[in-house]
Amino acid sequence: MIVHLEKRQDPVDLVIQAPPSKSYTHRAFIAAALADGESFIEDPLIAEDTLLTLQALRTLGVKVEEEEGGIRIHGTRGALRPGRPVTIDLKNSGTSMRLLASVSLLADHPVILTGSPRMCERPIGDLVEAINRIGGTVRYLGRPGYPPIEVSGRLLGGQVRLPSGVSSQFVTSLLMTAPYAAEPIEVRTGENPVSASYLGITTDLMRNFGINVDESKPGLFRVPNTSAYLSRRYSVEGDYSSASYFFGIGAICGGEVTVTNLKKGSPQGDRGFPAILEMMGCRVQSGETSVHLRMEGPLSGTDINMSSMPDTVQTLSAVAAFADSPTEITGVGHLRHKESDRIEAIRRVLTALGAEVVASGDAIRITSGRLHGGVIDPENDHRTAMSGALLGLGIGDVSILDAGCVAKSYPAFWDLLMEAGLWNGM
Ligand SMILES: O=C(O)C1=C[C@@H](OP(=O)(O)O)[C@@H](O)[C@H](O)C1
Ligand SMILES: C=C(OP(=O)(O)O)C(=O)O
Repeated sequence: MIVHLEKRQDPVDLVIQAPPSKSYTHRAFIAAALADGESFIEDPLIAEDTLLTLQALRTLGVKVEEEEGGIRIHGTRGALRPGRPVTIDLKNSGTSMRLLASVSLLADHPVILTGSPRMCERPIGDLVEAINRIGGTVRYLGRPGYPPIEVSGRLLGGQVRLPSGVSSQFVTSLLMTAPYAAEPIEVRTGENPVSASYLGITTDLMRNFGINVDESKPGLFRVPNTSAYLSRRYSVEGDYSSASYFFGIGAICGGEVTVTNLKKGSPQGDRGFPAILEMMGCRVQSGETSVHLRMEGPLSGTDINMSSMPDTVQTLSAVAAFADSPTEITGVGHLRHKESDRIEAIRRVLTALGAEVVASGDAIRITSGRLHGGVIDPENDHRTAMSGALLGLGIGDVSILDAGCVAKSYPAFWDLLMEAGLWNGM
């Protein structure tokens, strides 16, 4: 599917309901599958990645029923019984791969986890070492340090140190499985772990399912092993990362954007995205369940560390291309390990459309230029495609190839743009 976008001439006036959170949905499915009893996950994100986690849980022997308004999951009390060795293809979903690596230790047979060619280039070595230290036996079936992996062994527990420069998903993986360890698990991260906000999502979700992770010492997580997750009815909150594309459209095109279904005080790091746009010249008002952005004047650049907001770096980079002064984004070296090397993707896409991008170390500097239309190949990275929409609406004559790749996290994205009159469907 190719999406061709023309420049938006008039200010926008949008009201959009944020889709359910991808991160919370993955975690809720897993907690419910390991819980003691039956849970109902209300309004989960139904997208490629979250369905991969759900299907994987089914393969691991969990009974799952799709119902009106949500998913019913019959908890296993942490005893997964696939009944035979299984191979699970997690395609392009890093969260599924990393979180299920530890969960697979709870299975009664060896579990092979594999994925797309890109997944087999996304590192998992630090997590594998950690799992092997707490009782697992994880083997690499391809290149050491990367999927595919075969997981067997037993979750014994103990103390483990996890380097913190590649992905927060490694820590989340251990924490979410830890209630079922023979001994309590203590995870020590280094200083300033990347994507730290996602650990807040993890501990929040675990608390909601009855497990209180002790975070009283900075950089140390202690998980009790005294009870299973409690089964419950759980409603998934909206996704601030997905909302960022609409805030970005408001910042670039001018006008007003309201995104509903966004929880005030959410641990999601991308809750901070509208505040960055505020520093660049937008006006932002947050309510209990929605965020309103208004833009009238010119955009100015900003300096911002986005270590804890990796999924909105591409959105901000697109906005930065329209600012009258440069934007410097720091703390984002870990973006090289995502669905694509996102530092390189930002450089490639923005320079092809006339902006100036300098990438060095863990920083990107973006300066506007003589912007012009062109073709964006997202190379199967949903966030490159969605942030490409912002570029198209701001510049005009921009085509986005393979635009269907947004199905990974936001299948309704292009339909919403069409309904809002921002795309004519061609
Ligand atoms: O735990 C999660 O739900 C996620 C953590 C982040 O990854 P890293 O921790 O690898 O940066 C984020 O980019 C990803 O989309 C979702
Ligand atoms: C990095 C992402 O997801 P994952 O790591 O789950 O593939 C993302 O959604 O931007």
